[in-house]
Amino acid sequence: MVKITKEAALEYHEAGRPGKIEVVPTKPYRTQTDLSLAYSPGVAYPCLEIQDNPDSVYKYTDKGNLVAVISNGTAVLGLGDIGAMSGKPVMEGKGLLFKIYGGVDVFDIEVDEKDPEKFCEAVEKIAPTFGGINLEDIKAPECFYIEERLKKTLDIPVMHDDQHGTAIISSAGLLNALEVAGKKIEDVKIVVSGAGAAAIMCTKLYVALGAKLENILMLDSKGVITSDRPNLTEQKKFFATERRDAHTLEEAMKDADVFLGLSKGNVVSKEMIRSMAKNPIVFACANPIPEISYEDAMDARPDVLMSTGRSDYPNQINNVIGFPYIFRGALDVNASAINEEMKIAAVHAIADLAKQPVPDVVNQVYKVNNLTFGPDYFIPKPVDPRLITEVSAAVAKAAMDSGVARTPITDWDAYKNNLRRKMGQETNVTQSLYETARKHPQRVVFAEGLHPTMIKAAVQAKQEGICQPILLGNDEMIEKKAAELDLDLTGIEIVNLRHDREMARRERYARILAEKCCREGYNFEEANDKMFERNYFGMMMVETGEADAFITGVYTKFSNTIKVAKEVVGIRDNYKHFGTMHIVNSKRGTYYIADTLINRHPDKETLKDISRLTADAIRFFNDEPKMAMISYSNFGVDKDGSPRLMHDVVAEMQAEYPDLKIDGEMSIDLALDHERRDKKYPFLRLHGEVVNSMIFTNLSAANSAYKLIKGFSPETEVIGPIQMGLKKPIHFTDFDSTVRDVVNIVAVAVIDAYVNKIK
Ligand SMILES: NC(=O)C1=CN([C@@H]2O[C@H](COP(=O)(O)OP(=O)(O)OC[C@H]3O[C@@H](n4cnc5c(N)ncnc54)[C@H](OP(=O)(O)O)[C@@H]3O)[C@@H](O)[C@H]2O)C=CC1
Ligand SMILES: CC(=O)C(=O)O
Ligand SMILES: [Mg+2]
Repeated sequence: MVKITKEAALEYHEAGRPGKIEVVPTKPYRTQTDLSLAYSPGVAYPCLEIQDNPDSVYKYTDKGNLVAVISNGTAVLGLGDIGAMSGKPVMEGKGLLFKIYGGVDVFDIEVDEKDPEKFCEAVEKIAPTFGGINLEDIKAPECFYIEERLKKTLDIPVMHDDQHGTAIISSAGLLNALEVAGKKIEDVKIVVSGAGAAAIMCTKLYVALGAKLENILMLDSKGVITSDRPNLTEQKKFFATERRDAHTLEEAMKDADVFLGLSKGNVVSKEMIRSMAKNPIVFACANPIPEISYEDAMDARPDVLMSTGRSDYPNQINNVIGFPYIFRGALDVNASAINEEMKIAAVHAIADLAKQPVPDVVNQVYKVNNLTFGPDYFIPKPVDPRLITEVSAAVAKAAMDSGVARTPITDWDAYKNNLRRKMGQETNVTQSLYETARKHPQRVVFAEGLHPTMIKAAVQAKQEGICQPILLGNDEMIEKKAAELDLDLTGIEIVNLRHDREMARRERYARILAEKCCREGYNFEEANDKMFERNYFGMMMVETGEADAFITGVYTKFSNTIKVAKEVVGIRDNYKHFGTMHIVNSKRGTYYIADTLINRHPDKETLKDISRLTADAIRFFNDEPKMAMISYSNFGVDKDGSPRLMHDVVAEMQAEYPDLKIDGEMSIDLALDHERRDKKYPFLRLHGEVVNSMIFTNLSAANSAYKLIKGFSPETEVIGPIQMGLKKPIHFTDFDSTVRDVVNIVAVAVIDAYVNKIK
């Protein structure tokens, strides 16, 4: 666990630009025209449109994606009434989380006003700016009045997140923890420490989900809330108990099944945890210091199902798992409110997600490889990329079903795809790859069948419906590894190529290879020996049509794979070389870069083959090749070395392919700036064209180019290496490939195999 120190936290907030958020323009602003459109005089037109038709504000402004996080600083985390301005770091933090998890823009607004009436008036006056209002860290009981009034007076979603966000997450956690503990909500005895904004609403939702009022004991700063206490607020009265045998937390905790803490740090002792019933559920959610630390609770007894509000321990119960997606869903249907139906839909969507297999990206962030539903994982992690699609869609649908949606969604697949794209989880290219592969799933051999990345990729590719995986390797070991990783191999074939039962197949493959390569010094015995190697055996499966595509490369060196591929399947007719391309999906656009992996020092003929293969591959992805041949100088300025080489390649390519948009040699900056290129070199075949492909003079340059882009902008998606030029779909990943990278290449291999079949 990372220990967070005061120094580190202050340094984080101060470093670079103070604070955590900034405003970023979304329209061009560099030219005089852009500025006249963005501001006066052009801006007057949308103003007048909105005056005529108020709903068009959603069309011409950011209102529909803009949420106000508003606080008066009276209950900031568990720090209490620290004042509006002191709460600003929390509100900025929510702005950051809204943006990174939900793609929602936020203005944080700190209102220095404790009087509920005046506070509401201030919010009502600024509400036209926003598509939604997230009230935050406002103390009870004022928060209940404030939210109720604003819900009535405003026609946009208003939600006090400490009440409802917390209630949604902790209810999802409770349903799942009860399942793990083998208990029923209607039977469990619940102790709630705290009777403020969060505690009251969480407990109300527990009751709505089936908990019995008579099984609940609630405490505030004065102890157990009993009905004979004077001056109880309306909310506290609802939970006041007649039971007189428990007045203190210590007494209340005895034999309790569930403890929910939304009060203050360190109010629970180890003894109290020990006095609870079997498999106790302890949600110690006070921030930043929980009611009891994770370590102490786990030390008190081993059967505790423990959650805190902190991100540095398992089972974080924090409203961050809800608010970005609840507002996302509400905004996307232009909802007039966030109602009970939408909240319950969010509870179930979150609870269900924790039971699904965890995507690799989540395991990577937490540096584990087997997060599975159980005592240490019954709430999805905040970084889970599926939260946005599952929770937002559930909320949006519930808004529609309950009649508060003003703009219904009709195509849910398109909606979810759009969300993934918006969050940079999937780009157009990846999406269309998967969609195409899914239409024609093929049999793909995973040569390194025992490697965890390959097993996970095979399972994921199978779940995605893009292929029928075949894992090569010792079946017992693969099954053992899959069990360790908690992966389900149903529908995945395992071929143990060294087993006696594969002898006949090895011999058959050996005969075919020996015959094919008889003039290259091969005989049957040698070929038969080779069939004990994954590369030979697996590629022979593809060569004989017993599989459709082959994939390797997470730990096997390319040099060996390349040699075997040339022998077993060979290079395409009319070519002497093959190579690889990477697709780079950046904010600027999609670029195809070659040769990134195979030919270290290509000569003229190799570069011509790479260029032709790249042009073909670009067409394969339904794009038109617009190719720049990259060097460090432009159009004959330098007459030696690599510029000369590229110069000659371009001359011959242009002569042989009069319609191909290819030109060079040119420097990379010129390739990327077509306006400067057109002005300075009007004679180019690429005149007026935005280049989408770059061929480099050698492997170091091409390989560094795509890695440099990825390094500078990690959000850029890189797909590759994509093999071009072998006769059959033999594809490579590389040593650093993630599961996602491998599945991307599987999708390419599947399409490649399909296209090969129908040619
Ligand atoms: N993990 C999460 O997602 C979230 C966590 N929280 C945390 O919950 C806590 C409360 O927040 P919130 O509801 O917004 O604040 P409120 O100010 O509205 O409520 C605080 C409540 O805690 C009670 N309290 C204070 N001291 C004690 C004590 N020693 N024993 C029992 N109860 C006590 C107060 O009692 P009284 O009524 O007598 O004053 C009050 O009812 C904070 O620590 C906050 O960080 C809040 C929201 C989300
Ligand atoms: C998480 C949160 O909202 C709080 O602690 O107040
Ligand atoms: Mg809060």
